Amino acid sequence: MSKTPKPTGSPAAGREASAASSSFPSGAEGAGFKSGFACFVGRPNAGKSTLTNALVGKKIVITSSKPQTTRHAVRGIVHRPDAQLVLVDTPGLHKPRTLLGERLNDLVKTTWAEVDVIAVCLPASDKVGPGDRFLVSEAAKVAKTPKIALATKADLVEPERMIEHLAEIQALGESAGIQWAAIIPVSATSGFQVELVADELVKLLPEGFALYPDGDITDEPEETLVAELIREAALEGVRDELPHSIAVTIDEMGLREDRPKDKPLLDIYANIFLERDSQKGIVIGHKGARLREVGAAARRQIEALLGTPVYLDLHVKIAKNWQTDAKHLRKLGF
Ligand SMILES: Nc1nc2c(ncn2[C@@H]2O[C@H](COP(=O)(O)OP(=O)(O)OP(=O)(O)O)[C@@H](O)[C@H]2O)c(=O)[nH]1
Repeated sequence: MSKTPKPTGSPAAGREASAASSSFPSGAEGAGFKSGFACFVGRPNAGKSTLTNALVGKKIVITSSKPQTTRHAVRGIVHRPDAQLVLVDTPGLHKPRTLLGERLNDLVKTTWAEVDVIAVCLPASDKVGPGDRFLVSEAAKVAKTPKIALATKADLVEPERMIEHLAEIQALGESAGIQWAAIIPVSATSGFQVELVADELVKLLPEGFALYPDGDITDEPEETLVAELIREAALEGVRDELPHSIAVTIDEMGLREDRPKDKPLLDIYANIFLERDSQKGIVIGHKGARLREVGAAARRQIEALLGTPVYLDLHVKIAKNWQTDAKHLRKLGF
């Protein structure tokens, strides 16, 4: 991953930083080059992260069969000869029950107001439901931003169901007062129409220079990505109520000194925070067996992402009721 200084923060901040440094000319830009931000929205499990990864072509956003595992507005960057598309992946909008829930919803709305196009993901495997209606009515309030609808997980349904789903999406738009710029069936896992989604998103971007240096795939700090991969590994196969109680922080991350140049080793010291003592057993397992599995799985993913062998040191800690405690939330990066 490139170490070039990059604009950070919100999409707007990225654009300002780009304007200030008169962009990062890649050589391929010319008249008609487009650049801008798009975000995927949709109920939990709608396939937003998987689609982001499919578009970017490398695993940078965690995916999980558990809902609401994406906490950070991680961006993937799609570099094309005609455009640069910056993808913002937001958590699902949901009824807030805790302070963390409220902050996540605020984050979602702030993002929506700043992007160039909103892509609403509606999985074809599920009927359009009250959750989708709530989300689409909220999206309709961001009236100026163009919106496209994606019928995700197209590989899971027969053509008859897809036709019915597309009609439901059309009706959903009409009842919320949204004119979809496009409605596209897509499968992130089979690759069906992934390119078409990129084309349609790019059409809705303004003309402009590239916002990020060529080759960058995300502007998230590596530590954040690493923490997300550890959290993903820790969530694998645990009880349904646990996901909301897990947070991961990185104490230290750096290349070990005195290693031969061709044999680098990245040391990572990380903490897995839980809310209650009773959750420790679930994460650590009998004689630490599960924690070792979590560490091994996370290490494989981190090595694949960063291309460096990794030594991973994991500690499980308790931060009582961190989701409802503002001080803890700040410490854990929310
Ligand atoms: N068959 C099939 N499964 C998919 C597709 N896209 C995503 N999935 C699966 O659906 C589940 C949820 O996908 P995610 O990409 O994590 O969904 P998300 O919308 O980012 O979820 P949250 O982070 O909870 O908001 C995972 O098990 C994916 O493997 C697809 O195109 N086809």
